[in-house]
Amino acid sequence: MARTTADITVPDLTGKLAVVTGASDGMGLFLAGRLAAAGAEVIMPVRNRRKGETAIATIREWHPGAAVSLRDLDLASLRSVATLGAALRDEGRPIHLMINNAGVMTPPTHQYTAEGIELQFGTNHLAHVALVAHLMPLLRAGRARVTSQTSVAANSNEINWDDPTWQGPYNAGRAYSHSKIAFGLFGLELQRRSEAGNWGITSNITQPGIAPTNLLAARPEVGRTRDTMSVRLIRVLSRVGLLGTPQTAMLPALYAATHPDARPGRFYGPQSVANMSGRPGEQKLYSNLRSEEDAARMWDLSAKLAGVSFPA
Ligand SMILES: NC(=O)c1ccc[n+]([C@@H]2O[C@H](COP(=O)([O-])OP(=O)(O)OC[C@H]3O[C@@H](n4cnc5c(N)ncnc54)[C@H](O)[C@@H]3O)[C@@H](O)[C@H]2O)c1
Repeated sequence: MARTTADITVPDLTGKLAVVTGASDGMGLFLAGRLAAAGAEVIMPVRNRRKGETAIATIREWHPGAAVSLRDLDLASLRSVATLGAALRDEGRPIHLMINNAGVMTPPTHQYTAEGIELQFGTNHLAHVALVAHLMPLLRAGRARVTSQTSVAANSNEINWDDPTWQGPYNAGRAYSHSKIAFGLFGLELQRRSEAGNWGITSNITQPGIAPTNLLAARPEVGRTRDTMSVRLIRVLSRVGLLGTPQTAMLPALYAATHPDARPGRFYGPQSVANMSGRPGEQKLYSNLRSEEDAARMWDLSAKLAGVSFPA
């Protein structure tokens, strides 16, 4: 079957400063590459410098002269997030665009961040909440658009209000959904708070469909050494054009972060759940993301757990 290729036009981003998390691999690498190709200067905070250097070399091969640079960040440590925040505040440059893209999915064992918080909730959600809080003066100065990557997994399971950091009984799939519901609620609440408090930033959320990336693949560093049957199936479906690739799956985030038609407080994804065309569009909010009461509750809880505060 022929793959339908779809793409979007990215406006000229000359003079804009962007921050993209998780840009050493998968969708983040393509996101950073496309922003740089449009003229943005892109800061890529990475956990693994060696992989980061390779990513930079790849982007420069695609787009010679791309203005991309690395910073150190381990999202599994709130101290590391605070250190990056302080370093960027010291640099003092307004940020115009931020894509909260990094993530982990279903580690093979119950793992925790440096602060003892379940790894997926800590990495996918709390660390990004903290990063946004630490960067708030720069985001406000740049009247930034903040785009946060959730998942189709936010459409199943529910928030574990009884044990949000998963100290008790654990299910990795439920914890992944929990992290992505929490993060989706955060991205929507960020828009509401910014609007109410005149912070001058906007926020929207995205889901990329499904694409074979390291997120799903065998990853020895987290103790998984073989692709599961379902991962092999995803690879095959992607190859024949029935699921996305990293290049197409990142399009909703690219659209939400840059396109003049993308609106604050909205949810963008591929036009079909299977990401057959890869063309992004606005999506109906998953029921898990609709409650403003849940969003406000998660906001307060997350700020407390992350030890950060936001403007009034
Ligand atoms: N691939 C899919 O099918 C799919 C589906 C739904 C949602 N998503 C979401 O899309 C986003 C991008 O995922 P991807 O598929 O490109 O995966 P990926 O594994 O290729 O990339 C994830 C990135 O996050 C970074 N990261 C993970 N833990 C980190 C840490 N502790 N500190 C710093 N960086 C860290 C990784 O180094 C990597 O660069 C994730 O948020 C993921 O949850 C992916």
